[in-house]
Amino acid sequence: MTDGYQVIENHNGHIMMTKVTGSGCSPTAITAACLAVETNNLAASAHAMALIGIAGDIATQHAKGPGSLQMALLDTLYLLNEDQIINHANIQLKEEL
Ligand SMILES: Nc1ncnc2c1ncn2[C@@H]1O[C@H](COP(=O)(O)OP(=O)(O)OP(=O)(O)O)[C@@H](O)[C@H]1O
Ligand SMILES: Cc1ncsc1CCO
Repeated sequence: MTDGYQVIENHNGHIMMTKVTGSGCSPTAITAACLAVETNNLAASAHAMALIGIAGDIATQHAKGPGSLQMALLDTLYLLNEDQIINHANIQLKEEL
């Protein structure tokens, strides 16, 4: 992700999330929530995408396929806690443009 000045790489998330409708648009609401509490737009956006990715990483461990992933993703997002975020977050500031 970039704001044109910095690039943040996000390694959270699982390719199976692309088979779950809503896993793409729900992070827009999470982004709005992060922007409400963080003035750095890139940081807020990157953290939002990390959150849905972390939920996807955890949910995928409990899913047999896209159907159970959809339920697991919602449940994981609902229950997501600070320890899970700290333990699973995998985003890095890569470069200054
Ligand atoms: N290669 C990947 N690895 C990990 N996560 C991914 C990958 N590709 C997409 N995602 C994640 O999967 C989710 C859905 O992405 P996708 O590109 O399918 O969005 P979309 O088409 O807008 O989804 P929707 O079906 O909700 O309209 C997003 O949270 C995205 O970050
Ligand atoms: C299918 C659908 N309808 C409204 S939002 C949405 C998913 C967008 O990702």
